[in-house]
Amino acid sequence: MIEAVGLTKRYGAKTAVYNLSFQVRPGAVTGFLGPNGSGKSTTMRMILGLDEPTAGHVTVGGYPFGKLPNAPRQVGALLDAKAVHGGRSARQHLLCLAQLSGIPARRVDEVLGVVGLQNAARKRSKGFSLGMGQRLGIAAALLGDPQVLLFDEPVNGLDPEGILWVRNFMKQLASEGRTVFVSSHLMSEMALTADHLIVIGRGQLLADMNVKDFISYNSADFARVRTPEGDPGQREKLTAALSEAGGQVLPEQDGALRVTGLPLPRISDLAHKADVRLWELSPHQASLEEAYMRMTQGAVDYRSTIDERAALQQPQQPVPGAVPQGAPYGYAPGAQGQPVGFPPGTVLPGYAEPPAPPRQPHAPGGAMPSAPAAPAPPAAPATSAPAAAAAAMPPTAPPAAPAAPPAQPPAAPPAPADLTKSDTEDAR
Ligand SMILES: Nc1ncnc2c1ncn2[C@@H]1O[C@H](COP(=O)(O)OP(=O)(O)OP(=O)(O)O)[C@@H](O)[C@H]1O
Repeated sequence: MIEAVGLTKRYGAKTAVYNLSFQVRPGAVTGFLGPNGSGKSTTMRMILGLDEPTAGHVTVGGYPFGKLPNAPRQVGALLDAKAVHGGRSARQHLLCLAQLSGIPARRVDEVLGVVGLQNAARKRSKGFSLGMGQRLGIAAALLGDPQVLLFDEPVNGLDPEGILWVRNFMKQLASEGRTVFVSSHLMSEMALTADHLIVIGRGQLLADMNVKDFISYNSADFARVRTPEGDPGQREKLTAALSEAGGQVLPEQDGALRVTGLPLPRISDLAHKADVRLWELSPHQASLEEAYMRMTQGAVDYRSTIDERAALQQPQQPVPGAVPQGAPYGYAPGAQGQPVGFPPGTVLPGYAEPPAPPRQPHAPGGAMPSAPAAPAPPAAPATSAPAAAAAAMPPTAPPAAPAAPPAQPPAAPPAPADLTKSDTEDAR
């Protein structure tokens, strides 16, 4: 199990993660969602001991990563599939990682087979496609046969067959009782893969609940109603009748109406009473994507000037339980471990960046000490050099020691001599 408590990370004036508490349980695929820049990678790096929290702490199986006994056999991760020495073959890359972690060489061939790279094992990784690189990263994460697996955007660049494979593979890992924590921007994929979701926005927890609940908490079911084409008067009459009865009515692009707040039989009755003929009256449930868009619309940092979310930003009635406007940064609804979410249509407050407190020194374990003594945190590594190796190798120095930054594996771990004999394209 992964457990974060009050996890906070500041980079100078920038608060990347703020007061994040959650648990990732074994036996399920937990999706980690959030808009660009919301702090997902930073959180994953803190889990892996590659970044030190400014405050709070995170443990894997009860230990901070740096104190995990035999970490490579307990935790595997794919953070950045490109973090591979391009001159090495897939097999050489994995052999290096295996040797550094005391994992027998036969496991390398096993994981190459598992990810379907057995025929490309001796090709230099610089010739790999994006999808092949992802598979290699997944293979590296699996080397130690770990119980806890973290994947940052694992389906990035995969073709449909690869995506299906990753989906089924994640589910299989979870069904074996492992803890699987996976970030993705692909909502349709998450809807099919994840059992549970942790959603963050601007570094803060927005939701911690199963997928089904997430959709029903964050999306309003609606009815689509269509009146005869070529008779706008009918449409207007119906809009007036439904609005008067308390429904919210929005025009759809194809001329239909989207109605919330009224059950289907009532819509039918009201139409009948208003003498309006209906060509369509159908129930709809929002998708995970729409639920996600609704939830995160107030926490998006980067947005096109042509933004399709505008359609979701309809005026909303105040909703009981919604995050109050002007809620302080760090507003965290719900108790830890409990479902957290906002009711359908909640517009999140456009919360401002919290003022950065005076630079705080770090204490071992990530607690915020009161004495300003310790040096500044180590710079965050670029999303892990050999990402998988990052997880496969325990830091050489505990991450809590600020003077010795959490060691990440060297960008190009020294290859054992017997692995560097060939310089041909198909390196042996
Ligand atoms: N080493 C760093 N130094 C300064 N700021 C950083 C550093 N790493 C991350 N940040 C900032 O912290 C915030 C969170 O970044 P992070 O990469 O964790 O987000 P993310 O959710 O993974 O984004 P994406 O989905 O785009 O990958 C961003 O504003 C980012 O610019």
